[in-house]
Amino acid sequence: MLTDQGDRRVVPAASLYASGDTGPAVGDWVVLRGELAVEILPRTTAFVRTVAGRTSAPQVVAANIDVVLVVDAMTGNARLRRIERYLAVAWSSGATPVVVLTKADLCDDVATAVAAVREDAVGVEVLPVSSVTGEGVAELRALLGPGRTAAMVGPSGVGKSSLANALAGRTVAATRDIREDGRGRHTTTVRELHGLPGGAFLIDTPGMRELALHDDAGGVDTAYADVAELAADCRFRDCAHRGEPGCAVAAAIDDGRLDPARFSGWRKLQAEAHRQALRLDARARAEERARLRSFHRALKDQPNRPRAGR
Ligand SMILES: Nc1nc2c(ncn2[C@@H]2O[C@H](COP(=O)(O)OP(=O)(O)OP(=O)(O)O)[C@@H](O)[C@H]2O)c(=O)[nH]1
Ligand SMILES: [Zn+2]
Repeated sequence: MLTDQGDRRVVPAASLYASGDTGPAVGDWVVLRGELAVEILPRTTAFVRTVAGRTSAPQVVAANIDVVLVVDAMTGNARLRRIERYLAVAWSSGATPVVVLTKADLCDDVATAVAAVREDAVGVEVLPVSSVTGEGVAELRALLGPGRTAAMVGPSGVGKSSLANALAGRTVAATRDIREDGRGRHTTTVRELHGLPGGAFLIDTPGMRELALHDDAGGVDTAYADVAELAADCRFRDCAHRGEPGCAVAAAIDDGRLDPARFSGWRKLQAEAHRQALRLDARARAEERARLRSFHRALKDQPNRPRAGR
């Protein structure tokens, strides 16, 4: 936990798990009494995993995130559909997404790559960066601003760890190169919240990284507002847009108002969200148990007197 007096190890009070709450998440601000976190302050935003077919409270993966960095690499083709999906997830959390295109040093035509994404991600800031040359890193830090909290989402290997290190100006995350250096894959990274030069915070948790999607239809509809709007005009409320009579989506595809690729992106997103939610739920519960175990172990090892922090 970060406090005004440096890092502390604390334990969440049992009351934080009362009445179906899932307890503190990374990014939460809490009130401390001794080494006990006794209260979670109201969240401004939350990344939530809701689980289809279960009545349990949604799992909060990370809280109080202002900016979601949707990270993708500039190597290879622009993966617009994938970026759209991450944008949908970001919007649904209540945070503002920013697309960060990494590995600019490996791209021959940065301007064109950025333009392609800008055209697709309307209204979203798109920033090229290179963690190798440092290009764009200062701009990104400035964009985050003091006191604001950012988190990264994006597929494996696009350079999130490298970006975290570049933003922090020190090694805070093990990059793929280091991890594959014979030290094993799961040796590092206990810390999940980093203070950046300039006063911003960066949240980097496995939970966020793996959070490709969740079953938040609202978020899907924000990124695919055009498709959602069409779907609302279908004759049948539960239209699956698979050839039903009076399907407004099919009509729009037929007369060229809707790009079939966008439609299939939207459909894939919904299917994938459902699948992902089921898969992540099991893992999230295992992670939470491991986290609690290490909290208690840490307390035994290192008793101290914290006051407030996150
Ligand atoms: N040339 C170049 N290579 C980069 C850059 N950023 C990352 N890389 C390389 O890309 C590979 C993956 O980088 P990571 O930072 O480990 O990627 P990641 O997204 O954290 O990957 P996961 O931890 O698997 O999710 C490493 O070999 C990095 O050295 C960059 O800006 N330029
Ligand atoms: Zn329809």
